[in-house]
Amino acid sequence: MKVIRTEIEDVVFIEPKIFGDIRGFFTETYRKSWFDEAGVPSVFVQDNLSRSKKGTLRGLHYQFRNPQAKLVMVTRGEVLDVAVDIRKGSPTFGKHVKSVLSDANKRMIFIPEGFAHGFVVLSDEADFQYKCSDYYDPTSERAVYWNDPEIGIDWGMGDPILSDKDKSARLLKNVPDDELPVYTGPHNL
Ligand SMILES: Cc1cn([C@H]2C[C@H](O)[C@@H](COP(=O)(O)OP(=O)(O)O[C@H]3O[C@H](C)C(=O)[C@H](O)[C@H]3O)O2)c(=O)[nH]c1=O
Repeated sequence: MKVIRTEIEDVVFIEPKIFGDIRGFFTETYRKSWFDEAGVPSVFVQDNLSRSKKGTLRGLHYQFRNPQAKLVMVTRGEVLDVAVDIRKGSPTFGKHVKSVLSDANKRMIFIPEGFAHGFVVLSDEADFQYKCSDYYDPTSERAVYWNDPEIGIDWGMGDPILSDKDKSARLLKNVPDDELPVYTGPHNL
């Protein structure tokens, strides 16, 4: 398994080892020891799967209470995945990491607590599977506007399919201070 650092400390790509043979392939998609050895707590308590059609954009979402770290992968199709650092006090506040995740590249991205997360679907359909380090808490789930000019994400498309919630999401500058996660210093991933 290979860990690839990104321009934001604590956000890393994980490329698992793929064992291909005449039947197909096998790969390990999670080991707690990967994170223990890196000193990053990674007790995941919830697995999610969503299926979306081409042009769907889900995000940018986060939970300000019970923040969720996520280990994300695409098991069918291809997406552009984006994690935005919205941790108050972070040296990379407002910065984002983008990556194409697909069933072809089997790349995973580890997104620590305190990031707004979203993706847009590039293939006809995409199955998006991810682990969360805390339970879904609809009372503290918030959305930041996908096309916030101060975040400046180039999604590669201008008119995505959005939920009503995402259509009416706030700009990051309009999120009240007490609804932003707090930076707790770098992990040593
Ligand atoms: C997230 C979630 C949703 N739900 C229910 C609530 C709604 O009735 C339905 C669809 O929820 P939503 O439209 O919020 O789903 P997404 O737009 O895919 O939300 C996710 O999008 C981005 C990419 C994320 O990283 C988050 O995990 C999450 O916010 O599933 C649950 O029952 N449990 C859950 O954990």
